Amino acid sequence: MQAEKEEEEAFPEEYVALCDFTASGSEQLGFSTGDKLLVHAKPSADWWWAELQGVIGYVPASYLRQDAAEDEEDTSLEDPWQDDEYFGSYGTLRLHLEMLSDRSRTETYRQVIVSNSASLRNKVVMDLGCGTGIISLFCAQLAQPSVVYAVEASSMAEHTRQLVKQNGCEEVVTVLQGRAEELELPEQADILVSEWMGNCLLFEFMVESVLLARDRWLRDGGVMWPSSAALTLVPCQADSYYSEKMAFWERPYGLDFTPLQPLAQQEFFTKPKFSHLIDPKDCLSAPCDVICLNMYTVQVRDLEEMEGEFKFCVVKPGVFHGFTAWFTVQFESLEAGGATVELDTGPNSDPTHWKQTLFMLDNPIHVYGGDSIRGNIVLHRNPVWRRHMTVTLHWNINSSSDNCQVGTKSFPMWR
Ligand SMILES: C[S@@+](CC[C@H](N)C(=O)[O-])C[C@H]1O[C@@H](n2cnc3c(N)ncnc32)[C@H](O)[C@@H]1O
Repeated sequence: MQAEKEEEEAFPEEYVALCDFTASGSEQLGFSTGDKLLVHAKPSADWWWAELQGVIGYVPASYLRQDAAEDEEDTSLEDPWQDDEYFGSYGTLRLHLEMLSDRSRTETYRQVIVSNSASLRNKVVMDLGCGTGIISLFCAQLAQPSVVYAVEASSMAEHTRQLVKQNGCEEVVTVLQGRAEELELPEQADILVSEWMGNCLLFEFMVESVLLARDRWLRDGGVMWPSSAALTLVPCQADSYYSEKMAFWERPYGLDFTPLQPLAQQEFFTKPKFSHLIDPKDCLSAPCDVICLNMYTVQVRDLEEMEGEFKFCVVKPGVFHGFTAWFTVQFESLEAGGATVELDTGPNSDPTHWKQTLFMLDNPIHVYGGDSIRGNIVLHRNPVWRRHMTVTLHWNINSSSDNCQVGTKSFPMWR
C-alpha cells in the first residue's frame, strides 16, 4: 500500500521535448521541441502516457528529458555516441570472433579484393574500422596497393599492429589508432573500404563515420566499397515466435493466463527481434527494397530520417505476423567488364551473423493470395542517442473480401 501511494505521489512528472514528434494513430500524442509535457505513467521503458495542453496519449520516452536542473547535469555528462561502451566491446575478441566466423561476410570482402586486384595496384586504401585488420591484410596479400591505412578506434588496434607484422604486411599496412573523425591521414585515399553495416543496415550509425571520412579523405573520383546499400522488407508469418511468446499464455497447464497477454505484447513485441532467421516459405510475398543508399552521394543529414514505400502482393493465404527486414550491399567493380559483388543478408543467401530483423504486429491478421499490403517505413534517428533509431511502419491491407485494414507501429532500436 505504501509503495502504491508513493508511486501515485511521484506522478505526474514534468518533461521537456528534445525534438518534434509526429503522432501516428490516435493513441499517440504529438509534440514540438521545447514543449513541456506531464508524464502520468511509464507503462514501459519506451512509451509513456503523457499530457500536453489537456490532450493525452503515448509518447516516446527517448524524445523527452526531465525538466529539472539537477538532472540536466547528469545526462549532459553522458556521451550520446556511447563510445566507451561501443569501442570497449570492439576492444575484446567476442565481436571479432563473431564477425570473422561469418564466412559469407568475410569471404565477400575477400572476393572484392581478389576480383579487383589489378585495379588496386599502387593505390592508396583506407580501411575504416579495420578491427583485427582482416580487410587490410586481404588487400596487402592479394593485391599490391602502395599503402593501406588501417584505422581503428578501439584498443584492438594494438593487437592489429602485431597481426600485421606477424603476417609480413608491415611494409604496406599502417595501423592508425583513433577515431577516424579525429585522425590525420598522410594523404588522400583512392579507395575507402569499410564494413560498417548494422542491424537493419543503419543501427549503430557507424555509416556516419564513413561518410565523414569520404568527404575528408577520399580523393575526387575515388572509390567507395560498399558503393551502395539497400534495406529490404517482406511481410511474413512468424508462427513459432508468436506461439512461443504470445499464444503460450492462452492455456498453460490448462489455466487461463490470457490477462498476461498485453504484458507479453509489451515485453516481446515492442522492440524488433534481432537474430531472426526467416524461412523463405514464411515470406507472404516477394520482398521489396525500401531504402537505397548511394554511398557516393548520401549525406550525414539524410540519415536523420529515411523513408521508403512498399507495395506487396500477397502470394498465398497465411497469417501476417509482421515484417522481416535485412540488407544487401554492393561493391562496384573497378575492372573493365568486371561484375559487381554483392553481400546479401537475406533468407535466400547463406546466413550471416546479422541474420534478419523481425518486427511483430500487435495482432496477427489473416491475409489471402491477391491481397495487397501497401505502406511505408520511416527510420528516425534518435536525436539524443546517436547510435539508435526508431523504425515506424504504416500499412494498409486491401483484401479481395473488400476489407481494408490500416495499422501503424513504432519500434525503438533500442532507445
Ligand atoms: C563491424 S567492425 C568491422 C571490423 C573489421 N573491418 C572486420 O571486417 O572484421 C567495425 C570496426 O570499426 C571500428 N570503428 C567504428 N567506428 C569507428 C570510427 N569512427 N573510427 C575508427 N574505428 C571505428 C570498431 O571499433 C570496429 O572494430
